[in-house]
Amino acid sequence: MNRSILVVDDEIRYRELYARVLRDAGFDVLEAGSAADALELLEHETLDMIVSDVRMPGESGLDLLRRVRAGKPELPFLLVTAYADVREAVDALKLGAVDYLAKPVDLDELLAAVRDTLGVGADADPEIPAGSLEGIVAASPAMRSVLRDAYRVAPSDATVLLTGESGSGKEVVAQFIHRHSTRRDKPMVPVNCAAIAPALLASELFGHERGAFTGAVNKRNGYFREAHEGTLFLDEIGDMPLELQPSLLRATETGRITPVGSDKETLIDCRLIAATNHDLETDVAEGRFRQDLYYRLNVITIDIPPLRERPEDIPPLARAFLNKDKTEAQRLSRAAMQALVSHPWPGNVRELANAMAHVRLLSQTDVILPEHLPPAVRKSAGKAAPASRNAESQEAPVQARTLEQHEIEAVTAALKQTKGNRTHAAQLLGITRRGLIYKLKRLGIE
Ligand SMILES: Nc1ncnc2c1ncn2[C@@H]1O[C@H](COP(=O)(O)OP(=O)(O)OP(=O)(O)O)[C@@H](O)[C@H]1O
Repeated sequence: MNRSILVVDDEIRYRELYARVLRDAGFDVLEAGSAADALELLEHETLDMIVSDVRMPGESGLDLLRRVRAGKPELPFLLVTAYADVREAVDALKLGAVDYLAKPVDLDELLAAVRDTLGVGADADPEIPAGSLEGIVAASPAMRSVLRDAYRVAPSDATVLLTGESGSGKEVVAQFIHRHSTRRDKPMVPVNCAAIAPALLASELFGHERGAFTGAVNKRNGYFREAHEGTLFLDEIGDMPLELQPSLLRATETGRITPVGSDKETLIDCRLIAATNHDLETDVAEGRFRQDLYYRLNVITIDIPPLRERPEDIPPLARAFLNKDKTEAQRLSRAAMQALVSHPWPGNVRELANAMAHVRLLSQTDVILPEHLPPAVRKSAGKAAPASRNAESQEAPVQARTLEQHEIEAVTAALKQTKGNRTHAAQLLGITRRGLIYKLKRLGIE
């Protein structure tokens, strides 16, 4: 007989997400939106385990745990605690929770915790259906795991935060999520928060009334409403001005926005995916990003590793970029491929795409040799290949130093090639100018 699990969370999109992941793994799942509903279900149903959020209106998850313990001392209880609140976690364990998960919830971890508790073995991981990758290269275990997570969260309406360096594929993953969501027939509207002047961002996002400000000749709907029934992709969310963040928080919490110049709220219906290459936790600590909004966005986070940490993706990506839309394929020699695999790719997949565009333009030969590669990449030839993120290594600090050294060389070569022009060097590396400045600071390059 299947084991049955009760999932308790007042927020339906997260409750449904956890429930679906557990159902897909073969469990029977019941759902409750409050502690009171959970207690009522408990009276009639035979359960093997409870998974509950802590913060809920009315009685909290901890109150529920206390009540369950009084009647069913043996029933395993797993709590999802808000934002690594240590005190809550300690209370949970004292009250007899078998374990607690801190947000952001890692769905693999949730499944593993439930399986461990119930002593149930793992089934094979859900496979992404063949043919659904549509041009996305994912040869490395790290990237396959990213896409598995994306595939799992796609059908829910959960807000997803994508983190990763510039050019690592955050927008590609956002599109993948949208394509596998129930909103796939409606638009995904991408908005780069860093590219819009801060003064205009409110009206771009929330829309404005006619005459709301000088120049507002016509009424504008704004991106939230353009993404109606679809997905709104907020790229570079870390660049969202502080004064706009409360309105965004309100939109995500209540599903309502107020267009600029209007005194009426409008209901919105869109799924939100946000992305950042900043460390938002540092931004919160330094007062640039609101903590409440961060917590709100950080419930389900998918981290896309930099390309240098998944070298298995480099050869198939390089081949795909080199031969896109070509009838006669060009081949990469072993030495050229080795140089590509050894390069640290500070601009990630975008930099690799640019490098292969350079090769396509400048070489007509059938076989690409290292000398056909851009100078910054050529310099990497003969260097040790970086290890993949999961590789076991006792020499991690040495590896890290080598990688940094590689990065310094690539950035310096790009600057040299562009005679110190940072905008052009950033383009060559496939990163934004701001990203380059950040890298120069981190790597200590003057
Ligand atoms: N796994 C992949 N397979 C194929 N192409 C990819 C993959 N990842 C990224 N790309 C390509 O690399 C380029 C950069 O990807 P993308 O725009 O998704 O990165 P990003 O992380 O959103 O960058 P930024 O932070 O600068 O917005 C795009 O042209 C994209 O199509």
